[in-house]
Amino acid sequence: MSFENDMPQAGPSTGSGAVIHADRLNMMASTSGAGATTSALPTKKKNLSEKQKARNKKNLKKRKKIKQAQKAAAPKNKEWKPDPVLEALKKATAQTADQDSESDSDSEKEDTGLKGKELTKEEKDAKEAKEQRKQEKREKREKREERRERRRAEREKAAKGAVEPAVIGDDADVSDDDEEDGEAEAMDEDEKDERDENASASEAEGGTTQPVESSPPPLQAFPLPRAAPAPDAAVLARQGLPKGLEDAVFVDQSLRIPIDELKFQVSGNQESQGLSERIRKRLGEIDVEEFFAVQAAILPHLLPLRLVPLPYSNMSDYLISAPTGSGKTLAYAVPIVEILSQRVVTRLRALIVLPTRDLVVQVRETLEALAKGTGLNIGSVTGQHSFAQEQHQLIADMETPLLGGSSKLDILIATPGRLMDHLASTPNFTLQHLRFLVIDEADRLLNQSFQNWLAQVLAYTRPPDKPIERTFERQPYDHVAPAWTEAFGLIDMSAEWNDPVPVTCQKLLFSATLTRDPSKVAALALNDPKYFIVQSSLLPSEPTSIGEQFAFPSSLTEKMLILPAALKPLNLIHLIHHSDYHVNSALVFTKSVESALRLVKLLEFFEDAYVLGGGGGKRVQVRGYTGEMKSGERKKLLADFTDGKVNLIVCSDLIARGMDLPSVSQVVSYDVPLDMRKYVHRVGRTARAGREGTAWTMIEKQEALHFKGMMNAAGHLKSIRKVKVKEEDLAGYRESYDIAMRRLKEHFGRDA
Ligand SMILES: Nc1ncnc2c1ncn2[C@@H]1O[C@H](COP(=O)(O)OP(=O)(O)OP(=O)(O)O)[C@@H](O)[C@H]1O
Repeated sequence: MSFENDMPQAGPSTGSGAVIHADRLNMMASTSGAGATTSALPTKKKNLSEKQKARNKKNLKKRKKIKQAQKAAAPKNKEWKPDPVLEALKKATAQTADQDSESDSDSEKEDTGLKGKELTKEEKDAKEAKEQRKQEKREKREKREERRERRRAEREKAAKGAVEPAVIGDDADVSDDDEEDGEAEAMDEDEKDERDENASASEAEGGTTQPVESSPPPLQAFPLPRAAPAPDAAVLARQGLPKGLEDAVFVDQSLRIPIDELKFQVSGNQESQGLSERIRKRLGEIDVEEFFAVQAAILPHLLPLRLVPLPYSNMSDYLISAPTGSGKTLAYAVPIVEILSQRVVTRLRALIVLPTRDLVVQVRETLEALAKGTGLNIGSVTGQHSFAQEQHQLIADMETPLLGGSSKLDILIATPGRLMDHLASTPNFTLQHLRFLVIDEADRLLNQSFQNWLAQVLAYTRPPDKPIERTFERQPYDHVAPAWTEAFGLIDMSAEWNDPVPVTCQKLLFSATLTRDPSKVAALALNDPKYFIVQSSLLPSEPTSIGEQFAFPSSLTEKMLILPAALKPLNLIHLIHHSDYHVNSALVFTKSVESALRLVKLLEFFEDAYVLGGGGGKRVQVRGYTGEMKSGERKKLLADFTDGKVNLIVCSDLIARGMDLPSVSQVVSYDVPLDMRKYVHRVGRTARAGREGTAWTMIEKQEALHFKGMMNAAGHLKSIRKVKVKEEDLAGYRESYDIAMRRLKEHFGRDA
């Protein structure tokens, strides 16, 4: 049952839904005896002009159409939600309109004033003025309607053939731009008026102007990656970071001490002592005549340490932060060789952990050079050789179970992964005799959570809390470290007057970028740590003692090129070939191995075309350096680079840490380093051991903000000079570059 059946029809159908609906309402109201409020409706409708009615009808049609279109566009899924971007845009448009209306309403507010009751006359005037404005607008609208009607009639006359009136209306709706514009304008004005009224009404109520659709907040800029601020001292203390880190000793980078003048005090001895004759000779053989700052600062603390510590002696751990190439390796290698060379029997007394195989090889070479003639056995485990080969190198007797182990080595240099494998699977491999545990490139190693290596290695340096259940007996020649005797049940220390035997292992941590992460430092279980920071005397020496340190070699020059990505290869070519820059003994860093290999090919093709095409000069030799290369190949490449047979090595960050190639005079970051540490370690491949060096960073325009922000945060932006290469300076390379690019496409196309 519907109203249409029950209710009498009110007059002839006009075909206008809105009017019929209003009439029905009226009839319903009168039958149900509704009061004056509802009966006012038809009266209002009757007052509407014919034009107005037609316009309303048209608006209604239009709204219906929009609704239908929206329905059609919406996905059939019930959970459909409006597109947030479209909604935001809609709101933004509404906001602009609101702003207009707000400014109107502001002026209105001034007019209507809310300026107190004494202004009632002014208010009246303002109202009248407003009414007048409205009246003018209405008149204008009517005139516009008339004009439109006239135009439509003319068009109809001109049109030939019979056309249905309804279709005319539809066509007019869709295609008559003029009319639509006019209508839209008129509607806008209506809406604006309405909004003006709303705004002034809400203001008059004393509230702030709240448009129906609140404007969306402006879009936030995408946040740039940035390092967390250095933790507060109180936070560090709560997290268990020992106080020693706050009382760091700052050492000026320029400090130098001739080898013969280095003196240190051995406890219980009145006279200060110098280095042994033998080690001085060895140092002379590797061209070390004076100690650099990090060595001069730390050696007087480490050299007095004894092979077997005296009871109750202070067993501090040491943390050393010093710039790249400042000589950290010798800072631990010299004392280890000096102290261990006093040993009588071989035990594993020094373990040096490094993040990569290449570094292990490099450090082993330094130690072997220093230990010549001492009888110390030095070995390494990196996974480069078979596990059995390594075991054979490590352990003298793997058959007889021995509580004190059976080491063939005095000093072991290892990567963490392989070290863990041997701790787990090599019989008689023990760390109980360790006197020094060195963690070089400490920040990188602390970031490697591989098998939780750090916690495990530290656990192997300490006797377990619970007694170990032995399944075999001690052999006559089996030597157990004193701190382990209780754990093995060899002595009973439970009596009240017995002090536990201390562990003799001291930890030495080295890095150019020592970690700021308190939890990582806490994981080291440091014992009374001493913290040394080597940096330029120009840098502040107080609050930076907490948090990450970025110190740079003072002989380093840094430059940056901000350029479009497409011009990077040409700019690199310019740096290589232009006599002002002469980048010809350089490491070039890319973001990945793939980009490194592509760049190598491009430069090779370019050199072919340029040199053959009469570009002049010697062909620049470029090679890639990747982790997939066999160690022999790598060694050969590095040797060729040192001999000048190779001019540029292109690589990813693989080589960036610790590698010591004295012949690197320039470093080019072809792809921008993503964080400050990477930057420090990359640029640190040049300007080593006090030599001059230049670091170039190529920054794509869209990366400039991030890069500069990163440098600024580290207080380093001012040290980098901006260089601009003019487009015309690159013109001479264009032809050869185009040839190289064509060949590159062919090359990779063929490979693909
Ligand atoms: N006192 C010295 N006199 C002359 N050369 C030195 C001295 N100390 C170190 N060197 C040389 O300086 C170079 C850099 O030393 P080393 O590799 O130990 O630096 P590093 O501080 O460990 O750098 P990185 O942080 O990059 O690993 C090496 O070639 C080394 O032989």
